[in-house]
Amino acid sequence: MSRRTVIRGGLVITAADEIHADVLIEDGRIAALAASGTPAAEAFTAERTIDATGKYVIPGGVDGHTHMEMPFGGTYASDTFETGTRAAAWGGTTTIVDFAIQTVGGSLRQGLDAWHAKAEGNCAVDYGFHMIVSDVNPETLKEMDLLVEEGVTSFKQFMAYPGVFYSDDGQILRAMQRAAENGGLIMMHAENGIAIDVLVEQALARGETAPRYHGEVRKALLEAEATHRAIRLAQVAGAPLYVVHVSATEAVAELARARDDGLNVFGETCPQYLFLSTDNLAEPDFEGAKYVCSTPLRPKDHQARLWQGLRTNDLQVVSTDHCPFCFSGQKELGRGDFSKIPNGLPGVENRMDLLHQAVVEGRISRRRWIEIACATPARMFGLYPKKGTIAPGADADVVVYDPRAEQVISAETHHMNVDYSAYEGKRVTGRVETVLSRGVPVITEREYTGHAGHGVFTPRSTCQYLI
Ligand SMILES: NC(=O)NCCC(=O)O
Ligand SMILES: [Zn+2]
Ligand SMILES: [Zn+2]
Repeated sequence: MSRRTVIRGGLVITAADEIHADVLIEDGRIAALAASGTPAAEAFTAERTIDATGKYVIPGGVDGHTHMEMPFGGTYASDTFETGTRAAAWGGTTTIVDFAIQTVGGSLRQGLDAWHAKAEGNCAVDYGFHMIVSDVNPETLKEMDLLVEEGVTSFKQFMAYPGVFYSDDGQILRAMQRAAENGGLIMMHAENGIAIDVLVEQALARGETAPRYHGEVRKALLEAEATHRAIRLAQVAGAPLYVVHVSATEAVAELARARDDGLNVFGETCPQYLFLSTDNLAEPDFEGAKYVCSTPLRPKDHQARLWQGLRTNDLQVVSTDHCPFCFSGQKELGRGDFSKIPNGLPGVENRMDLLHQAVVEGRISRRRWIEIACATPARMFGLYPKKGTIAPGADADVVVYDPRAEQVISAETHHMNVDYSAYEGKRVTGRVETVLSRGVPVITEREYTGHAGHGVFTPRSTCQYLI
């Protein structure tokens, strides 16, 4: 039976437009938009009406970088697909793309099947998968083609973490060459992990064990060097490249230069690099462990270049790299040895609000907010225009956002399954009020009305963002 909803009187914001319009939703999709108050809008009839007067009506966020239940350093990221996608919904994100993992000696198929099993029937919002390629061999390369055909069209490789996820330059080049043929997008964790491991060993030998040394050994120059190398390898292979979690000024410069040369090179940064810094890593009493992630937080002066990159499109996407570990019992594994602190920060619930705060502070425009958090990640990962916009035919993944509500971010009130907030006490203006996922209300006036199993696996096409 067809079920219609109309959202009336809000300011509809997409990457392209801002328009006071009513939005008609039918059978889970956007059916029509019409300027509010016009006869065309008055003619919309529906079983459910949502009053968005004074509110923004925006596409659901697309978070292209999450790690639910990710194994790391002898433990697992503390959000399951159930808790993590529920928290995503609370934060106005209606699609996540998580990372399935190939283990060394295992196949891509085994890794992908394991991640399907974790997610299926458990998600509150829709999800897709990237594939982490940890073992490049002739079989893996063939499997990459099959995954692209079934909608897993992006592959993450690591220049960091020797002995775990690490690929050497030859393995990276081979995977890139394959991606150039099959249309896949290589996503790169760009840090020189071999050099970093030497610096880790030397720091620990000097007795430098506190969390802040994590930031000191993972040097910006080693992020920039790896970024440069990844760009050149991709250029040789003729493949596009997406560099994940860019944190350093020097790495942005490498991306900017490559883009000026006309290369299909893209960069993602994350809220933690825009809002947090090495000051957090240096917090006393081991509190700095809460902020251990890789690439690491940088000194505050790197933030300006990241914001500039987002304005100039040297950086195209803000994802969260949501990979939460509780302080108690998980981050604590690294007391006395920073290299044993599980890497990752929580944030899937906070991204849309933090970026809206950047709008409030005049750093980016409203349309750029939607572009970097919804439309471009959808295009980058082959989900557009099903996701990432509000237009006839698109999935009705819609957020009614109150741009004037004040909130204080806190672990006391967040919904992520983690015992601290990286943004504890931060005041932001703006708050998610209602969230529809394919037309179904999953958050209704700040009540959770969704359920595990509503979210479905969403196959993706190849990258739609090539120059
Ligand atoms: N970023 C991080 O520290 N943890 C998640 C794994 C990764 O993205 O490298
Ligand atoms: Zn990474
Ligand atoms: Zn990650």
